[in-house]
Amino acid sequence: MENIFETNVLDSNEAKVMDKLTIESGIMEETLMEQAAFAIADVASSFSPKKILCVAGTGNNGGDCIAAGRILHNKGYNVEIYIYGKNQSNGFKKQLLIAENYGLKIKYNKDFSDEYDLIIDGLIGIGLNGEVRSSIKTVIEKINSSNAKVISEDIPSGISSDTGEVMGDAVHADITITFGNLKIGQILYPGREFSGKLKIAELSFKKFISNRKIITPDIIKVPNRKKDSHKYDYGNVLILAGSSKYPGAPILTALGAQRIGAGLVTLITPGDSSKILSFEPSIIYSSLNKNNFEKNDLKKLNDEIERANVIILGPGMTEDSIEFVVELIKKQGRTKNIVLDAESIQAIKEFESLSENILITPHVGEMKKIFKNLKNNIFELERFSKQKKCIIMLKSSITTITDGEKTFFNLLGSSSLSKGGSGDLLSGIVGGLIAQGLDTINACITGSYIMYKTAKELSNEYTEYFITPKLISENLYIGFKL
Ligand SMILES: NC(=O)C1=CN([C@@H]2O[C@H](COP(=O)(O)OP(=O)(O)OC[C@H]3O[C@@H](n4cnc5c(N)ncnc54)[C@H](O)[C@@H]3O)[C@@H](O)[C@H]2O)[C@@H](O)CC1
Ligand SMILES: Nc1ncnc2c1ncn2[C@@H]1O[C@H](COP(=O)(O)OP(=O)(O)O)[C@@H](O)[C@H]1O
Ligand SMILES: [K+]
Repeated sequence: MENIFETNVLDSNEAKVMDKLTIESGIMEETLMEQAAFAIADVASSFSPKKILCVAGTGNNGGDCIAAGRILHNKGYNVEIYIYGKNQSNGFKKQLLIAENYGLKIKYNKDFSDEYDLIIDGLIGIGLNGEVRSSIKTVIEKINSSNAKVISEDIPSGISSDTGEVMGDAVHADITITFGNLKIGQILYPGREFSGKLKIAELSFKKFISNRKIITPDIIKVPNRKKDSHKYDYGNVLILAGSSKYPGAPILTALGAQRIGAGLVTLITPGDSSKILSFEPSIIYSSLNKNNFEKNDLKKLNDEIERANVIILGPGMTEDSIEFVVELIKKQGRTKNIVLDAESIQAIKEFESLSENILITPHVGEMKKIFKNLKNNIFELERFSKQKKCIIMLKSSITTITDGEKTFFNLLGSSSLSKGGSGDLLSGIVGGLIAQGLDTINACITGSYIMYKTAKELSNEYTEYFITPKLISENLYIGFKL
């Protein structure tokens, strides 16, 4: 069974709602804090520290930190607690009182020395509200310049739990122990980098299902292959891509569609991409013998378009083909599954709304061209997807897939994919899965998983330097082994 605690990705609002629902159900806040503190203390003990510094803010994140300090003190560790800030939450006040009663050393708003080998960062958690104030920034700088190992509670202080952005400055953690569920800010860069190793401490939270999840093997859906079958059972992919300038890109797309199992793959390019036939002779190939696609090519391509159940547009196209793409979307956008990749994505500027059978697969640069306010913001991406009524696979070091309602994060990518052509291959893989009957979201989840996993496994053997999109396509079977 899927473990929701490990795949859910919460925003700060959801995390607060989950806290509230748990407390309303009868679990006391103190109980959650004690559980959080024990989880922190367990990890802290594993470092066998000689001298521990607990750096606490005055909210509940600070409360957890004081409680962890108290537990470690009770276990016999040498612990000191330094507190920074003014407005004390109730949870914090309670923990402070207990720590005083237990005889801990506590200092307020004082500079700390460099004698500690472990720091527990409980300055700010999901309660961060804007840029870090300068007094706290100084403390963060001090933590970062220390040689001690650092454990961050819930999220590194200074990282926005909603975007992963550094809000002025942030703690560089060796380990982050997060409570209940992952938060967006721990998985998107740069927050992911600042978090170090991530651990989830479950606590007794009430079950809370979020619409955002990380992609794990249990949600991958590989299309069935029947014994009694023929090629038409596995779909017909039409790839209209390339240009005289970029003849290589569509070759990778065609290889992706073919190697993921599509029944028929047809590639039509303006320029000469006939090399595809030496890589994979089973692909049906023809060229229009020109530089780019033009609007009036649609008529010539009518039969191929009618036969296809997925059309992939874009890899290797130049902007001179955009009019053609706009026209094709106008004619087929409500009936055919269409994957828009690379330059063809710019065509959607011409439409107020599309339909859920249209997928766009931009990298961040392409996305910013169609949506200037993107920043690092999942909420904006989801809103854009809903408003345009199309599915988006935003490709980056973390790939985000959304239909505006549900969002999935692929964390498997590696720098072996930071090479021209990786995206071309991916659009073919995803299109090939749609052709085999997967719905678009599941095709993106499964396709990106299989491709990124293959790249990762190959990198273990050949290094991230050596891997190429073609090599990935030839070894795609590796990614099927979930
Ligand atoms: N409420 C609950 O039931 C639980 C909460 N938990 C902890 O509580 C945290 C949330 O607690 P809170 O809601 O009290 O918030 P936080 O403690 O995360 O943040 C509030 C504190 O950060 C300071 N702060 C906020 N923005 C700042 C800025 N821009 N610059 C400088 N300082 C800033 C505030 O002055 C305050 O001291 C979670 O991250 C988690 O660690 C856990 O104990 C689990 C249970
Ligand atoms: N550092 C990285 N970590 C993880 N994945 C990456 C990284 N760099 C690139 N990728 C992935 O590689 C692919 C690159 O796509 P794209 O930029 O469209 O390439 P191209 O247009 O050259 O084919 C995307 O799927 C992206 O998610
Ligand atoms: K923290």
